[in-house]
Amino acid sequence: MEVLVHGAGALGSLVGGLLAPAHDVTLVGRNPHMRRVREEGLRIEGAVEARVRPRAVTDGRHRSADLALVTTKAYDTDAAARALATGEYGAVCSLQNGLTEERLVAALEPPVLAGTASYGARLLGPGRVRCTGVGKVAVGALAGGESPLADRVARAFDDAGIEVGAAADMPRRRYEKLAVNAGINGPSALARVTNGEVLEGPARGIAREAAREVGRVAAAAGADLTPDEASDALERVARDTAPNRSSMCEDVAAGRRTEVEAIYGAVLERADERGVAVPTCRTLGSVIRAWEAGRELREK
Ligand SMILES: NC(=O)C1=CN([C@@H]2O[C@H](COP(=O)(O)OP(=O)(O)OC[C@H]3O[C@@H](n4cnc5c(N)ncnc54)[C@H](OP(=O)(O)O)[C@@H]3O)[C@@H](O)[C@H]2O)C=CC1
Ligand SMILES: CC(C)(CO)C(=O)C(=O)O
Repeated sequence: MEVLVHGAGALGSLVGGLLAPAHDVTLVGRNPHMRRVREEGLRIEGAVEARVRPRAVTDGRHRSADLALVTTKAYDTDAAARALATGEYGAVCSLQNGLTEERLVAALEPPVLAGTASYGARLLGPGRVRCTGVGKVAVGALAGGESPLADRVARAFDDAGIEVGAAADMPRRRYEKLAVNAGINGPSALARVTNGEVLEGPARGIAREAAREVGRVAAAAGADLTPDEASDALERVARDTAPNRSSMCEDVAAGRRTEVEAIYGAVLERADERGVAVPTCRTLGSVIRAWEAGRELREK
């Protein structure tokens, strides 16, 4: 399969690199990373060790592939969509955190699949990515149900040795992941604690309530996820990733922009549309947004 990975930072380089031995992969990213991959190949280190040679470019416009994977940060989704709209793709699939697929649907003609990836990835430097945790990929129709296209994409991941499921319940999975991110990311970023410390410390109640609120929004949206299930998912992921710091915690600690809009913004938008009260997510989102506003002022 021809696969283009738009946004080859940490996750995109890892997933693209893992796909490369079995497929014709093009990474779209930034220099000097792309230049090094072109000249010397991509080294995958850590939980998976490999050296692969995907194509590596910096301009994602006017390209074509059977599948485009979107792995930019969520706030770059619209720009990614604009670049992808100039090319030709059989399908587009996001592996990002937060609810970004609707933005891709709004801007693109090819079918957009929903995806989740529980791999951990960190870019070490030009041409080098660390796999910090072997995970799973799920891919399926955005509205749920069987999808021959998702089956084909899942087979392509499977051919490359990536554990994958073609999932008929992506609406539920997307909300479950959103609940986990809403429960862990804000509290961990504000308290500067690990995922495990969110669960074990004084922020536990806030984290559980944020996840439960997302469960209520999911139920109102017909996504087959209850508040209890959302809270259980949060506890499970926080336990499984206990020593890790969430992406939002890392971003805030490094003074970087966060994915607050794709996580808390997405919850609030959907909650307001359906008249669901989400006071905990609203508070967490507001405080992270306040931090972002301060960050932008400091950058000027
Ligand atoms: N890292 C991980 O372990 C996991 C990440 N995720 C999710 O995956 C997404 C990506 O995360 P991550 O890989 O960590 O983020 P990174 O910032 O490492 O990767 C995104 C990359 O895309 C590049 N990029 C953005 N726009 C373009 C463009 N138009 N052309 C070329 N390159 C572009 C960015 O460059 P620049 O920064 O210069 O703009 C950056 O290098 C996020 O939504 C994250 O939450 C999900 C699971 C695990
Ligand atoms: C699941 C979790 C919370 C793992 O750290 C994550 O997705 C993130 O950090 O953004």
